[in-house]
Amino acid sequence: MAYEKLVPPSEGEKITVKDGKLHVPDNPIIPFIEGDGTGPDIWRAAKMVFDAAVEKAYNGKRKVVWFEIYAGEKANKVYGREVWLPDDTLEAIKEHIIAIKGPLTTPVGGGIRSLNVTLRQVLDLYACVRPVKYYEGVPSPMKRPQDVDVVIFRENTEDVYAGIEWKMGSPEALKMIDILEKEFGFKVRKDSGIGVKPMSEFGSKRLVRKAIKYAIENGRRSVTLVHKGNIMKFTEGAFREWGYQVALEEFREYVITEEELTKDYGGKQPDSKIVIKDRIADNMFQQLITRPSEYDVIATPNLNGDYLSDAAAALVGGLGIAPGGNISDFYAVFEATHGTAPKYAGLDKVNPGSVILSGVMMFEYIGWKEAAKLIEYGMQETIKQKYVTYDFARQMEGAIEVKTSEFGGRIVENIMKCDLSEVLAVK
Ligand SMILES: NC(=O)C1=CN([C@@H]2O[C@H](COP(=O)(O)OP(=O)(O)OC[C@H]3O[C@@H](n4cnc5c(N)ncnc54)[C@H](OP(=O)(O)O)[C@@H]3O)[C@@H](O)[C@H]2O)C=CC1
Ligand SMILES: O=C(O)CCC(=O)C(=O)O
Ligand SMILES: [Mg+2]
Repeated sequence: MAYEKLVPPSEGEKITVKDGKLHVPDNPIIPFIEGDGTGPDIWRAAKMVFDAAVEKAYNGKRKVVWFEIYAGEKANKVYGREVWLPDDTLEAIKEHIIAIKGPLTTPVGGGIRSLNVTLRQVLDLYACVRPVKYYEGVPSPMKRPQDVDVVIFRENTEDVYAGIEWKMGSPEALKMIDILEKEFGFKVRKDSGIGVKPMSEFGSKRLVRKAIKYAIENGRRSVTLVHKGNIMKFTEGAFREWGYQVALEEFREYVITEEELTKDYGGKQPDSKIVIKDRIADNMFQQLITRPSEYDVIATPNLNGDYLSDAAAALVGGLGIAPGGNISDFYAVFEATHGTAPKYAGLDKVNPGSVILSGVMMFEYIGWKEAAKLIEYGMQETIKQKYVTYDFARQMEGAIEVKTSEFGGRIVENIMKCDLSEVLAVK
């Protein structure tokens, strides 16, 4: 593929998909987008940690060859004004299968549509997977933060993120209001903006399918369908129904419903079965705080998942330590849950933990489990040493507040001086 501006690295090989499997060479080329705002600061720290972990784990036998690609403000600089998401970038991700990115800015109330959402839609990265768990020593408002261990599967291509909306007073909005009244009998105020919330059986089912498969493969105990189906019956309510259909029609031998658990098993969950349950979204938000140990894998539509993943992260240290991956059947773009945190841009201040842990997800995804383990170890040690960025320092007693780069540097030190076999032996 001839790129317009990108210069692919002269070394390294591409990750490929063959016979339904990912093939990862020892020197994979992995494209990255630095991101806007605090993106460059956190990416610098994260890259340093990734390279150290790979070096320590494989002693030169494996190495990531990083390939910079552009989106957001940096794309404007490289490609010229108003080019936010160049074709080069999409092509490079398609060609290399896996990528990692920093956050990208989206203006509120006008201007360009979200580049993050566009990437997910164009590449059909249909599941946004956001694990939320406790690391020892992390500041938390919870009494027992160690009970929080959920993996949120958020539908990533539909719902109100489809971008079907019209401004108040526009001919399109007025026409829609007219159609709603004349053809369907709904009265909508003329000074309304109009948005559409499409949620399909296909999109909902494939998301729930992925969540249940994950639960089976990772020995998880339950999958909770989170929806607002009491109010939005044919979108959120249908999501719930489709979710149960997938569970019972495709995974019957692995699952029982919550109702069956009570009726047929006297409330005692057999080790071999995953419980499928559902919760209305507002209730879910409070239960995740009051009864976190009852929740494990969560599958939910786009908007609920967006809100829930930030809220869940706040229970175990906040957005500075909240990783994620946008994943399709093979393509995957890993990224933090948080945004560009613009007030801290260029200050070398924010926590790079979310991108670093997104890297852990990425290394696990490509099967480099040793590197993933080392990164988690290095970060856990650094937090235990109370050598942390401002977000943790302001909530921890006796903490040493350090810069983004210093936090990354200490993780590297901890990785480099650890006993590799001891770290890898820990379950
Ligand atoms: N995937 C993506 O690229 C995403 C992009 N965005 C975009 O980012 C921009 C800013 O969005 P905003 O709503 O302010 O949300 P942000 O997630 O950027 O920031 C909200 C707050 O979260 C805390 N925070 C965020 N990142 C970190 C970090 N690395 N370390 C420590 N604390 C952190 C800060 O809290 P405090 O003020 O308490 O220090 C910050 O003010 C918008 O343009 C939005 O569209 C938003 C979400 C995801
Ligand atoms: O795209 C954006 O600007 C925000 C996206 C977001 O909040 C998310 O993915 O969690
Ligand atoms: Mg969000």
